[in-house]
Amino acid sequence: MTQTLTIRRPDDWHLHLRDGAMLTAVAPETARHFGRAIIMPNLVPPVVTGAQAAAYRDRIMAALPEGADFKPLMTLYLTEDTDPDDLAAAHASGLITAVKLYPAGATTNSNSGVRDFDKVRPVLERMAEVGCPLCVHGEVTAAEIDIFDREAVFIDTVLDPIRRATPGLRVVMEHITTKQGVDYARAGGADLGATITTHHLIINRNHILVGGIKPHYYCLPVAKREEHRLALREAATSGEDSFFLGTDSAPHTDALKEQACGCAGCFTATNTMSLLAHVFDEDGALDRLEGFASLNGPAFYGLPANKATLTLTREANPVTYPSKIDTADGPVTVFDPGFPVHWAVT
Ligand SMILES: NC(=O)N[C@@H](CC(=O)O)C(=O)O
Ligand SMILES: [Zn+2]
Ligand SMILES: [Zn+2]
Repeated sequence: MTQTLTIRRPDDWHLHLRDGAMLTAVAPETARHFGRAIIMPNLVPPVVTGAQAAAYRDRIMAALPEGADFKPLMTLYLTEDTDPDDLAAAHASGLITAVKLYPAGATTNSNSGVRDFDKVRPVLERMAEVGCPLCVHGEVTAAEIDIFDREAVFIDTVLDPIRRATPGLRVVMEHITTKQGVDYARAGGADLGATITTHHLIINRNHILVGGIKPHYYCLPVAKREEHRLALREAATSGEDSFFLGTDSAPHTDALKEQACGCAGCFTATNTMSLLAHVFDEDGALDRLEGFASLNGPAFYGLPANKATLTLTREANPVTYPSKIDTADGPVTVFDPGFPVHWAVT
């Protein structure tokens, strides 16, 4: 018996589209299935002003296939020099949907990020006032903190103090990877949301390291122990409105991933919806996939759900998708879950 599932067209609340040749190659991958995406601003140089966000949005629109049903939701990269007036104007005009906080040095292209959180306090207060959400890469960067503990330490020492000091600030904990992240998001009330990636629902840290090092499973925050993956699965499939999809699809060329010091990022734009249907099916939660991928995110951001729909079908044979996407800069490997997937987007 063929099983089908029709949901509202999903959105991706955390996406890297890059620029130039990479943007041209990956934008269609997301636009095929997703209605909107929160576009990460960690270009080189980063998108820090309203004018830069407008120019980047135009480059994204130009990279979309003719007739694509896709809207990029732009963000600004928060720096210690961010101008609160420029930010407020960009938000009021609808140009930007959120602002992104990277602790300096936490991840790919985060050198312009925040070192001294006190310096951005006035900007955060302004954001709370105007209702502009803050998306947070939640990892401390101190060398003495173990990389597997960086998210949990960030929650206690940075995120919780920021939220207490800035009442009314709406915060999205981006790509949570730990049980502590799940628990904190769950307890946070209506002003706190959390995105969960596709790959963190599928891999734990063993997948990166057992049997040889797998550069295409390396991302930040790095995948944690199995108990954490299970906590993320439970949260994503719970139907609770705090949790929504942010793929963190983060393309790097194979040359940059497969080297002695490889880049962090998993590229999942191409097969995310098939993988999510597999995960939700496995957990007996297919009826909650729509909430996670299509409803909870818009509700948090105060936007309507998409009107269009997406239909998934469980096929007898495993679905196929390209193992790599070609770009003018070189191939980009598509995330391989390591098991056959039978859910196809039809
Ligand atoms: N997730 C990643 O491993 N990499 C992202 C940056 C980020 O989201 O932290 C990237 O831009 O490549
Ligand atoms: Zn990040
Ligand atoms: Zn990211």
